[in-house]
Amino acid sequence: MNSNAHSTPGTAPVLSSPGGSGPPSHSNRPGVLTVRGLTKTYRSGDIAVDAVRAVDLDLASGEVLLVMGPSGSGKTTLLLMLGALLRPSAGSITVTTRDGVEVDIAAAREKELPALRSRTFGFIFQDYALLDALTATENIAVAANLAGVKGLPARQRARNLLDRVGLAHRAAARPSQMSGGEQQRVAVARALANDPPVLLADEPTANLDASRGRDLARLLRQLADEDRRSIIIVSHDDRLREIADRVLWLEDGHFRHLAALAVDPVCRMQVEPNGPHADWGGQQWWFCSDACRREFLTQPDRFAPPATSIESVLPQEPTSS
Ligand SMILES: Nc1ncnc2c1ncn2[C@@H]1O[C@H](COP(=O)(O)OP(=O)(O)OP(=O)(O)O)[C@@H](O)[C@H]1O
Repeated sequence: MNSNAHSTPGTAPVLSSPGGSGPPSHSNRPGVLTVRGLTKTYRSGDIAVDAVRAVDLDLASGEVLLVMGPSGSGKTTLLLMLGALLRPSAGSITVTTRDGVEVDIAAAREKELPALRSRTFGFIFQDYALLDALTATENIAVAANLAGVKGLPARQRARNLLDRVGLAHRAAARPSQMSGGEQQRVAVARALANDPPVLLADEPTANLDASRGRDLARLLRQLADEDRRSIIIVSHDDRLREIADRVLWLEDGHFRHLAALAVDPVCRMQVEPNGPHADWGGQQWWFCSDACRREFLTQPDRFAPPATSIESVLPQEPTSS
């Protein structure tokens, strides 16, 4: 558990302002990523979808930022643009690369992007995206090769990284011989092969059970704390809030100012306090569905505490293009 986190287990962390107007939890640390007016409009014939609208964001060194939001709110689009995998329609993304150089990747030429990605980002995907023809070591060594490290040094780096994620004993295993949790750890090790200042993770725990999801979350926190790596996680997974320094809520393509949020005490989902609810123990409880409400009422003390947590959100005006 991160001592700097705004949250405590079981309660909602403060949903923070994305940019300079709120107090980022690592405001005393140097910035590694600055996003201004980031916009993506998908066009197909006469149809235009504004997936991300004029988003501003500052990320500090060593900070873990969790971006949550409903399906279709633009989370993956945002992450792909931040990682230079998708061209923005407008806006700037200024990153400090591994070599300490500041670059606006939104303005970079297409042919510069692979090198920029390699010097800046490590990617972690929901489905691990490992090559099954290769062993764990080889999967990581290939990523090191792409970052310019070849031969024995690449294999050595791969072994060190496997050791770092607690999988030295699985070095010769192929992905299909490993559990989901092990595969995701290999994927994390691979994401570190180019020693990136920023890790970008898209639903990294979606295919993991509760215990393995928590282990993975702890590992990410450790990487941020020990290496001062910055991590942006896009997820629906409430467990990740425990390791995040900030949680931002993306809706309709922009960071939304929510007056209040609650946590359903049964399923632990974040819910707006305007649906099914119940009074018990001198307070009001909010649920994602009538089913959760019914389950709660069969045995309320089983679910409390930590109870519903309604947290104010720092002022942030929604922006739209
Ligand atoms: N390639 C594309 N072409 C056209 N529209 C797209 C494309 N990719 C995404 N969209 C649209 O952009 C919006 C944002 O999609 P995005 O995948 O970024 O959302 P998301 O928050 O990641 O969703 P989920 O949580 O379901 O993964 C949605 O309306 C989606 O339909």
